[in-house]
Amino acid sequence: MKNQNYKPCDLVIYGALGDLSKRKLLISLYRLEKSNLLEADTRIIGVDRLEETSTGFIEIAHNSLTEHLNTPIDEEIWGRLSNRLSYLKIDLTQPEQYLQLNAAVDPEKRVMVNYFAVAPFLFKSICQGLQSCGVLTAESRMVMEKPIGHDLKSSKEINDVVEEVFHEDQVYRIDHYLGKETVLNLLALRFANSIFTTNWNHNTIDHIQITVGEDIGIEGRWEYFDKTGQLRDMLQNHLLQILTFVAMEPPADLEAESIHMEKIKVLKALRPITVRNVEEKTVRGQYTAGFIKGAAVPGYLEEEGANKESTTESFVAIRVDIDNWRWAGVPFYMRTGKRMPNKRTEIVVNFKQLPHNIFKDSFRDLPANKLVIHLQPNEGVDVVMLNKVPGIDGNIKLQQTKLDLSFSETFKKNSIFGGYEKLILEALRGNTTLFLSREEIEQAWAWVDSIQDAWAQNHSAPKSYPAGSWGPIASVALLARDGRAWEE
Ligand SMILES: NC(=O)C1=CN([C@@H]2O[C@H](COP(=O)(O)OP(=O)(O)OC[C@H]3O[C@@H](n4cnc5c(N)ncnc54)[C@H](OP(=O)(O)O)[C@@H]3O)[C@@H](O)[C@H]2O)C=CC1
Ligand SMILES: O=C1O[C@H](COP(=O)(O)O)[C@@H](O)[C@H](O)[C@H]1O
Repeated sequence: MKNQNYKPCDLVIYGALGDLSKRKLLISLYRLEKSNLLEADTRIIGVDRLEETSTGFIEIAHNSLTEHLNTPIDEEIWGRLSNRLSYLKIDLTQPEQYLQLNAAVDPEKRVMVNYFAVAPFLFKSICQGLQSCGVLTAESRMVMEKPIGHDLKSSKEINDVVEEVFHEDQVYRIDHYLGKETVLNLLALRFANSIFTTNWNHNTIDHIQITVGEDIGIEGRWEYFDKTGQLRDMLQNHLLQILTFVAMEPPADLEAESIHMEKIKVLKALRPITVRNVEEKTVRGQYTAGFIKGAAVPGYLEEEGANKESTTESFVAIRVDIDNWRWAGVPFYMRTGKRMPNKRTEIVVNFKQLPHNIFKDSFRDLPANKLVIHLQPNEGVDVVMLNKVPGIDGNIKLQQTKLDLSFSETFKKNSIFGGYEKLILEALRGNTTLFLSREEIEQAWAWVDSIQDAWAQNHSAPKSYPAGSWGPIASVALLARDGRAWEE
């Protein structure tokens, strides 16, 4: 049954012929259609400047699905999706061209969900164009993509522009990691299981690791990536978001405001990294040529379009301290990089060692328990614990074992979703819980800017690592200095 406040939606994608739209949004809409999750009356309107007609757009959308969907297109599903699609050719810098929207949408009866899939320099023109043609109402929504800005200053500028037209509760800032199944499961794991809620603090936890490794390089995105680097591209958003979910206090409920408030408190408590401690707390890396799954791949400086002098980092590892009661003395180690041996996103919660060992026959030092949360691939949760080896002969012998909860086996289904599907759906349903508030983004930038400034002041050059490895040796040393090691 539809919610009382339900209103049909017009999803308008600005930049509908661009890379994001073709590689992610259209694919996600297809998967939502396949799962019968789009309301029958939802319409999708593509806006861009080159294609002329709806028929042309529909053909481009079909070609994109053929290219990027990793299963054959089901023509019945495509038929349903394509019936929703239409297209407007609008040069987004030309205010008078927005008038075309008046005939295409119906803001009194339908909610307009405006997805800005374009570079931020166009945001101002779009906001003004929409306002001047009179299609916006208090119910209209706007969805924008990360990265929101390049630093705190530019992020504020973008948000200010948007705020002139859209109220904060109409703005949906996307971080697609918040649409991933296992990130959401963190809420369930932490706040629905007493064994974790009572043990989730400095009394029992020694340290936490967050790894987001990608085996891909920069995939022809030199222009964008080299200006950005891994700290801004991945850590400022995805890794810090994961960190807030792991570290936040229990929210009062699942309402957007309650969750945003708790996440902001974590971001505010991050101990600043400055020029005084940046060398000790961070590692920057850049890949050289190497092998991924047996295939030779070029180094960062040999990528297509590369500037051979570039000192942009493709890897970063950081020790983060959170200055609050819960996490006093518990470091969070985060690392993320391109051209790692494989795609692997995981959180490892390392519990403290027991104070006394009565099983010296098995282990001189009893290994501590670990909770390993696999975000991708193979979503699931493992608990690493000690068990007695079965047998009646001799002394008790212990062995490290794993309680293994694989989502695909437990729930007998593989998620076909990558993150965008859930977020598009939530935007269509008007639920902002999984989107980022302005304050969160600005807190994250303030913390990251300090690191970026410290690197700049130190002229810190990235350390090289061969493609197919887990980053520079210095990343191992970052933990070794504290008597710890990365989970391999
Ligand atoms: N691509 C991705 O995977 C991701 C992208 N993002 C973000 O999403 C946004 C879009 O990125 P992406 O899709 O890669 O960018 P693209 O440049 O590929 O797409 C933007 C689209 O907007 C069109 N456009 C540009 N100017 C105008 C104009 N004046 N009037 C009408 N249309 C115009 C472009 O047309 P033309 O080609 O003619 O210029 C293009 O089709 C960016 O902010 C990016 O940072 C975020 C996460 C992932
Ligand atoms: O936002 C980004 O994320 C992708 C990684 O996303 P995933 O869902 O495949 O883990 C990254 O490759 C890209 O550089 C970055 O902009």
